[in-house]
Amino acid sequence: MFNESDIVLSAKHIVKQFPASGGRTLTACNDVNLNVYKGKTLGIVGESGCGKSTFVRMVISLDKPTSGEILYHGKNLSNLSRKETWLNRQNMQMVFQDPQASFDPKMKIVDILTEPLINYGKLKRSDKEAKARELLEMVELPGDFVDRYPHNMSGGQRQRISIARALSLEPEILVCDEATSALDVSVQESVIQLLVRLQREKNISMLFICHDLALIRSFAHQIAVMYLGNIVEVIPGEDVAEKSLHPYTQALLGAQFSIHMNQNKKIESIESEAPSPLDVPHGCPFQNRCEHCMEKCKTTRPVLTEVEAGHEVACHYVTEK
Ligand SMILES: Nc1ncnc2c1ncn2[C@@H]1O[C@H](COP(=O)(O)OP(=O)(O)OP(=O)(O)O)[C@@H](O)[C@H]1O
Repeated sequence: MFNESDIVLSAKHIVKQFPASGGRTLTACNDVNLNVYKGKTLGIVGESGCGKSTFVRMVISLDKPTSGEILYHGKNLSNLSRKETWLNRQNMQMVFQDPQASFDPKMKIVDILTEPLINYGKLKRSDKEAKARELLEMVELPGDFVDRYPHNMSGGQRQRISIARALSLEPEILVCDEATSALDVSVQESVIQLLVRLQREKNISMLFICHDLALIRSFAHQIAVMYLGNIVEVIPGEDVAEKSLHPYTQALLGAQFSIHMNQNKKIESIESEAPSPLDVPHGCPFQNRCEHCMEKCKTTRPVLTEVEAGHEVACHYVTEK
């Protein structure tokens, strides 16, 4: 399903550490290996604090890994000069959770939408309004919105503006960090439908960061499940419900079925709290919350192992049973 030749971006052995109080070190990403494929969506899912945003910040060159490489078409992003990083940002655009916070409230939509094109010298000022109308149409908003201000729009409409602005530069990768998390469920669905349509039309690769596995599995081609900085399972989105194997993925699914689907499925929940990221145990990071924990899990960190094409899992219980 995923061909090596279609890899657009590749994270190789990414480690990101931050200094913490008392001379300690917090490892936010611990040997992350992931590929983003042409025209496909990679969803990264996990609880708050698992390292999703830290990973994304490195992908869009806002931060550098402590070790490891992020390769965009084979080029290590850490080796780019400032100018090259700025130029490369056109290829990787981002949609944030709260567009209100990233829009200047005094700017009209026409200027918000066309600012990136103007900054990169790709649009004449005299063509701004026509371009803004075209971008509004692309995200199914009326052309008259060019004269509005962001505060005169709904959350869903603002998020469409954010998407239009991000896509104005025709990026190859669109990174969405909790981009629909603040929206009502029905608005969330319509924004996802829009993203899926635009992805198909423009063959965009998407990196979609989200804490909601039930949502992300409905459209992501590949899902990476992250726990305390570690990727514990990578699985095709369509297979998550039936084939996921890691006890953490299953616990996330169980918890979300109970909220979203209200089905008579067995509800699995995670009993205890995640350990502090400053105090991740040796061995498997999930051990204290796992009902299948064995002796080996307390001493040896499981590595991602392929169990089927496109499906990898890091769990001793799964790979040794
Ligand atoms: N600049 C920083 N300095 C120190 N620690 C940091 C820094 N940035 C992130 N962290 C820590 O790294 C860990 C991962 O944080 P991150 O924001 O990547 O998680 P997340 O999965 O995106 O969570 P959320 O969904 O809440 O944003 C957390 O423990 C966080 O406190």
